[in-house]
This record gives sequence, structure tokens and C-alpha cells, in this order.
Amino acid sequence: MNLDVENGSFSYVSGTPVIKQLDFHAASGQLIAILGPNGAGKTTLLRCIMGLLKWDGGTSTLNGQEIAKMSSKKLWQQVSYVPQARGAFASLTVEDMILLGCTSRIGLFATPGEKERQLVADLVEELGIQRLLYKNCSEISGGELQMVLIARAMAAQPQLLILDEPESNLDFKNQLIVLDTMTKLANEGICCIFNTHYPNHALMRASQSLILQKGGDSIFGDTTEVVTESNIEEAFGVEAVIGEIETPGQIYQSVMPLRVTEKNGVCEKAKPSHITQIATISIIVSDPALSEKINALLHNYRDYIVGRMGLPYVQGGVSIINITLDAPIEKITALTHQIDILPDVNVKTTVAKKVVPVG
Ligand SMILES: Nc1ncnc2c1ncn2[C@@H]1O[C@H](COP(=O)(O)OP(=O)(O)OP(=O)(O)O)[C@@H](O)[C@H]1O
Repeated sequence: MNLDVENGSFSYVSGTPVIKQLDFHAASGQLIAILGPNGAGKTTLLRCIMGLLKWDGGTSTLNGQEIAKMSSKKLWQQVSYVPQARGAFASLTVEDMILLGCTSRIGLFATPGEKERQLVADLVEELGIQRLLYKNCSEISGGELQMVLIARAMAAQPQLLILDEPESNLDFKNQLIVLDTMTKLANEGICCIFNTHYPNHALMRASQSLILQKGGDSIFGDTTEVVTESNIEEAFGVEAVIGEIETPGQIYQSVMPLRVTEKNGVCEKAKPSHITQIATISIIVSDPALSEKINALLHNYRDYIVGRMGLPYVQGGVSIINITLDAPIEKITALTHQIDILPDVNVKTTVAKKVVPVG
């Protein structure tokens, strides 16, 4: 699956752009976060991508085919959308609401069979909402409805899952369930794109991020080059620090907002360093199926890798990979992050104090 937005521009009112000349690429297996202040245009962007709003200029294509020219049947067989869980919802049971997600595959007037009911049972179990199955959607909370809408979208078994603030409204546990579910789907090859108000969630899970600013400017790339302290300040007008929280199993990056600065400049990707540093990255993988994904990631950084040692420790049920890099710090950080967001992988990077000027 490949989704491409080329030169996308949109405004509701002529002369007041919401999105300006956006270029954006998403592929199977990616989990992509879209960030930006309230009213920047994140929902508008999702709606433009899916053809629910018409770009003023530019196109979205899915596997090379322009979305605006696709039949809605063909589009919704491949794409599922989870809108924000606001407003009134039809008086359906949770089970029937989730079964609706199957209609793009089995047809609107077909009766769902045992296979579809089993799929719904599996989904509610995965999302921890079994207790809601026979309740009415009008009698559940906003957060519960959010989980039901995610289950409905997953029931369609899409190639591309687009979610508008899926973790808003949810408590810590359900936020993690949603993040884990999106991560799992991405690792199964689905592409997930989600709007979020949590830069931490982008840092924890997203391989790529897009920040949309008020006025339509945007920046897109690897999460570590986009979700930076300076871009948070430019886009949100908030001074913030990105720190690390170390647990025995993992190091997490976390954003702490400090104060309102009202700065409102243009976001930029982190500038490449003119020095390289020697670093070792130690990886412990407990799921052998992930080795292929890690190899593909390492291949992208092959120009910087100066040493590599793999040690399958079968008795312990893990594989240990040690990588030595000579690379600009942002490449070291980016590779560490790409590995870190994989499930069942521990990664630890040590950077040597000596720095080497490039050239
Ligand atoms: N149908 C509409 N007609 C005119 N203006 C609109 C319409 N929908 C949204 N807007 C405006 O477009 C801008 C972007 O709105 P949008 O909902 O896409 O932002 P958002 O980034 O998703 O916001 P939030 O984070 O608050 O959910 C806002 O200024 C909003 O007021």
C-alpha cells in the first residue's frame, strides 16, 4: 500500500490557507502521527487525504490511483476511518455497530455470518471491550464509544487505517491499548495514520510524524527529526524539553511542556551535524519474525554502519545484535528510535565522547 499526497493545498475561505503545498508519503507497515495546535487543520487534512474534502490544488493517490477518481466502494474496501467520537450515534448495539465495519467487504445488504461474528468477538477481546458487546451505543461513554469505533474500523480489515485523535477521551490504560493496537497493526503490514495532541505518543510509537502549523505550513519526516524541542515551540508556542526516562527494559523519550512563549515561526527538520560520533547500539529481540524488519532498517543506515555482530541465543529465546556506527548524532538517534518503537525489542545506545569532524 502506498499513499501519496502531492502538492496538497486547501482553504475553507479563499486567501486563508489551512494546508499549503503538502507532500506526504505513507506506506505499508508505517505508523504515522499528525500533530499540530487546535484548529491547525489536522481533521481537515485527513478528510482531504481520503477525498471527503476536495483539494483546491494537488492530489492524493492510493497505490498510484487518484483517490478523487476512485469509486467509493473500491476506496472503502482499502481504507477505514475512525472519526472523533463526538455527537449522536445511531441506536445500535455495540455488536451491530462493529459488524457495520464488515459491510465494505460483505456488502451492505448481506447478512453477517458466523465468520463476521467471530471477528467481532476477537476484536472486542483484543480491545478489552467485551463487556460492552450487547449494550446500546447511545448508552456508553465517549471513551467507550471511541474504542467501539476503532473496532468497527478494524472489522473492515483495511490496508490503510486513518484515525482522528483515537486516544483523546481515553484513560491511560485504554490509550495504551489503542497505541499497542496501532503498533501491532503496523507490524502486520497495515499503514496507520493518526492525528494526536500527544507528542509523547508520536515519540513512543510513530516512525514518521507530520506537524501542521496554523497558516498551512507543514513538516514531515522521521519522528526524531520532526518532533524536536524547537519545532514544538514554533508550532505550539510552548517551550518544552524532551527528556529521557530510563526503565530497566527501555529508555523512553518524553516531552515536558515548560511555559507558553507565543513563538510562531516555521518548523524545520533537525539540521544535519557536521560531526560524526561513534556509537554502539545493542538490540535484544525476542520475536524472531522481527529480524527481517530490523535488517531492513539497518539496510537504510548501511552507509554509517562500521561493525555488526549477531548472536542468536536460542536457549534464552532471544537474538542479540550489536551494531557499531560512525554517524551524525541525528542518524544515531533516528535509527535508535526506529528500532525502539518495534514491540518486543530492547535497545540501548551508547555514544562515545570523542567526536569526529566530517571531511
Ligand atoms: N466546515 C468548515 N467550514 C469553515 N471552516 C472550517 C470548517 N471546518 C473547520 N474549519 C476551520 O478550519 C480550521 C481547521 O479545522 P480542523 O478541525 O481541521 O482543525 P484541527 O487541527 O483538527 O483542530 P483540533 O485539534 O481542535 O481538533 C479551523 O480554523 C476551523 O475553525
